[in-house]
Amino acid sequence: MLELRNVSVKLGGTQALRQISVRAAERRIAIVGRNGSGKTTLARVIAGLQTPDEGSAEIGGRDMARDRKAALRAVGILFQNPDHQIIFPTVEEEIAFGLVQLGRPRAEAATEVQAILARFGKSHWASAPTHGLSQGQKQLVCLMSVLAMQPALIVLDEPYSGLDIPTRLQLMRYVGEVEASVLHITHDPESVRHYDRVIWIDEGAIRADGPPAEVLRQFEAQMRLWGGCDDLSDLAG
Ligand SMILES: Nc1ncnc2c1ncn2[C@@H]1O[C@H](COP(=O)(O)OP(=O)(O)OP(=O)(O)O)[C@@H](O)[C@H]1O
Repeated sequence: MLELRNVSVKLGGTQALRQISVRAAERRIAIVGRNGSGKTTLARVIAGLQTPDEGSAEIGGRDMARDRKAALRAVGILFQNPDHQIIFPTVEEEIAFGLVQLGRPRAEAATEVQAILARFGKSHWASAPTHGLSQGQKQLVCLMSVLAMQPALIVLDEPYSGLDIPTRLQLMRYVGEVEASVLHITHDPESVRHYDRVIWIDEGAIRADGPPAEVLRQFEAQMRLWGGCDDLSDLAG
């Protein structure tokens, strides 16, 4: 159960989030919104990476900003650019890192790394240098790192946008099969039409929240309206 209570965040001079409240237990939730509307900030709050100025983000009753250990266990996050996420020179070290942070002894972590690599048919990647992988391969390493930690919630912040179609479809299929709940930030309504719930964030606040058919219809109509204008002065930031 994800519970956001009146979350507000100011970044520099920008009010990135305004009084966001969400109670969610659905397995597939999408977040849509324009560039600069606050989606990534919201993802960071949910993962405990950004402390709200006001309000709180809880998962299973644990405060994600105050309880870092619980946040690590509860939420895995995949960003758009895997280069912002990968820090270790080899694939096995990268995947093992999160497990060791969770307190697994190194030998146990190594066994779990082998298991997740085998599950994706990538055992031969174990000692591969991460810098030598393509974007799609790096994104798969990030996904395996997240899945190895078995979080209750996986937050996807546009992780597929730089990938070719087969790689995107493969990663989407992997994510579609996971048991964890998924909160997916996207600019692509098609990819989330089958989800349980869609939340539209606009200028840091919830503009609409409900079934995909209804929310996406409103969202797409508004996007087309704005897209028909030449004026970008309303673009947040
Ligand atoms: N570190 C920062 N310092 C100051 N302002 C920031 C910072 N990070 C984000 N912002 C501002 O906060 C607002 C929300 O940004 P955020 O990245 O959450 O939007 P987003 O919806 O994820 O955008 P996009 O779809 O372009 O990725 C924007 O106006 C942005 O300029």
